[in-house]
Amino acid sequence: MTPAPLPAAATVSGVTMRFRNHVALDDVSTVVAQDAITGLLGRNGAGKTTLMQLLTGHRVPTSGRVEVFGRPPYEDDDVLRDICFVKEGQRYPEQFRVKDALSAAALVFPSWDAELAASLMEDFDLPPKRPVKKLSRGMNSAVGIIIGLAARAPLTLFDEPYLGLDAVARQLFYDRLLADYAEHPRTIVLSTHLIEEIAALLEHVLLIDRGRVVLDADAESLRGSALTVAGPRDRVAAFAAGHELLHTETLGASSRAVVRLRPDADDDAAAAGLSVEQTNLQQLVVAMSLRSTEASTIPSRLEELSR
Ligand SMILES: Nc1ncnc2c1ncn2[C@@H]1O[C@H](COP(=O)(O)OP(=O)(O)OP(=O)(O)O)[C@@H](O)[C@H]1O
Repeated sequence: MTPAPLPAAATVSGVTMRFRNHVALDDVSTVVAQDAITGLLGRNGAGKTTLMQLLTGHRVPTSGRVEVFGRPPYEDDDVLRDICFVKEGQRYPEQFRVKDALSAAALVFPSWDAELAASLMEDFDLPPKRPVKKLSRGMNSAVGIIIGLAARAPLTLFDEPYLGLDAVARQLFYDRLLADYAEHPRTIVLSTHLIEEIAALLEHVLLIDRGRVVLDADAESLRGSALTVAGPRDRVAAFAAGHELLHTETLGASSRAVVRLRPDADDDAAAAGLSVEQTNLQQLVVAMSLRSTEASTIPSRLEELSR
């Protein structure tokens, strides 16, 4: 049985965002599920930050409509109070110390949890009196992460928040995010290129490529939905023909293909004499992004595969 869709925290309907001659988002429609963690994925320049800027009222779309909690977010203080946007490489006023940045955030966000902020400061080993301009890159990112978590905003967006953060600090972020989210469910959108690191956190995946949505699915349905098969070229081609071919590489008489399985298909790649590997989220995202880039060549690639 298909689960009932979650209510929407935000809806994006037919949104195009144009910068002079460049189309950053092209007729994008999606729903940001309420009280879920959505991964916003895509290659450099795909349009992730632009989408976040629209959701947070930092920009107005060229056309289409954005609603957050049922209303357009631009210049609407009631909606904006419910949104926390942690930007990549966030800057703070020159004269601020770490504790000033947190005190300022405490004034802005109605659900600010000072205890959580203090415990995160310890976790990330941040000296409260150090001027923010003297922080290392990773420490600066940690300030943003602390604000994003302690704000407990109903809609929290983290735009690639890890600049300079080491692996231990990133793991701390994931752990604290999950623990606090479990106790205080809210809507979280997280953009990242470190897909495998966050795959287990995600409940929904939105993949954008060159301004267009290429995948918008709940994470559970994606698990186990794709395979990488390898073997003789004709057998790979025969198997791929019954599914959705995302990406293929051919070397002499052998091929390797990433395929998205058709839900109703009952053929078995192993029985067809192919080597089979489960495709993880990162591999799926890479294959789908490459397919989008190579879209026009895919039919001929299938032909090429079967020759
Ligand atoms: N103010 C602007 N003026 C002109 N072009 C812009 C502007 N802002 C963004 N763009 C362009 O829009 C496209 C999408 O940019 P965006 O920052 O949304 O990508 P992104 O997916 O966040 O990329 P990254 O992963 O590299 O951060 C890019 O081609 C970018 O150059």
